[in-house]
Amino acid sequence: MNGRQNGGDARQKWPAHLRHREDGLGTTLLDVRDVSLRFGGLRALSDVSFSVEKGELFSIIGPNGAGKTSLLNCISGRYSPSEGKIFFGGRDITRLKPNRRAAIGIGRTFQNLALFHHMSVLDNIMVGRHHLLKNNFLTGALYWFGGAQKEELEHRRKVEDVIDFLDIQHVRKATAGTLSYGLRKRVELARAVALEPELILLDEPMAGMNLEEKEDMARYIVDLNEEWGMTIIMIEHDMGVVMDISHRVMVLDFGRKIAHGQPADVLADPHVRKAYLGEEDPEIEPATPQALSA
Ligand SMILES: Nc1ncnc2c1ncn2[C@@H]1O[C@H](COP(=O)(O)OP(=O)(O)OP(=O)(O)O)[C@@H](O)[C@H]1O
Repeated sequence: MNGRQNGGDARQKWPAHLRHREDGLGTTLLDVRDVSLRFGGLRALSDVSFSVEKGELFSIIGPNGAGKTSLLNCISGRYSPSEGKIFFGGRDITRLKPNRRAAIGIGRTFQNLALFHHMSVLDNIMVGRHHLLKNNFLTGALYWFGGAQKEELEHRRKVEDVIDFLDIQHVRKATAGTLSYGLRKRVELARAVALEPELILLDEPMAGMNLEEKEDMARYIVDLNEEWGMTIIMIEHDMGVVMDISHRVMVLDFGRKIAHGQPADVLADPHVRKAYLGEEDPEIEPATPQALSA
């Protein structure tokens, strides 16, 4: 898996354009401040604050029901925080609608696949780019004068780049619903990437995959980050992958942030070991990714 080592010097994992910095970090892209979310009497999130730098691969982990997806939903706009604020590129997006967030560069995939099963792979990916088209029905009249036609060609070229990158040429005309689970997850990622987001939110991109599919997916995610320059926030239960590819990790438990930092530090954090393993004794050896995944 890209030859990365668990818990090594995380700075070596930072993209080249960040590595020269003293703290390894660049400009803040996403700033989440004191976000709380209530569903009736249930507090799904309590005063969660963190920031993600441009170019980071940032993971959110935590036991089931810890609030990870709720937090992603607050960032994508699906949920509106009960308290707190969210800034993207310095702009307050706390009350911005999900489609506006997509338009300013926040893309996402879902925990449960959200593809159009009866449509082809190609059409599913094209849907991802629709909001980027400047020309609409009215300006379509200008089609034969070149504007819309040129835009459509550019649009298709970008989609083909994404298809090539994710190695799904061989299924581009297949109906999405007929594909294996692993391939459908890849098509869903392709659709999100086709939006050309600056920040991409991945909700359990490897859930339900076999080892080989997971390794492939991990490689695509690293390449998206390093070669395509996308900032990534990932929720993932496979702790080996999380510790292997993330620059920083944040841990939620019962809706609260209990730890965050570089993978090796998070693994060694007694609060994290207690949340996952019920360990009380801070003298015991740091947890391994395998133990946290168990
Ligand atoms: N729409 C909703 N209505 C009511 N309660 C909700 C809703 N969405 C989430 N919750 C509750 O909020 C809490 C956090 O759920 P969330 O799905 O964010 O956790 P999670 O960390 O993503 O869990 P998992 O790892 O199992 O996906 C849970 O108690 C869940 O039941």
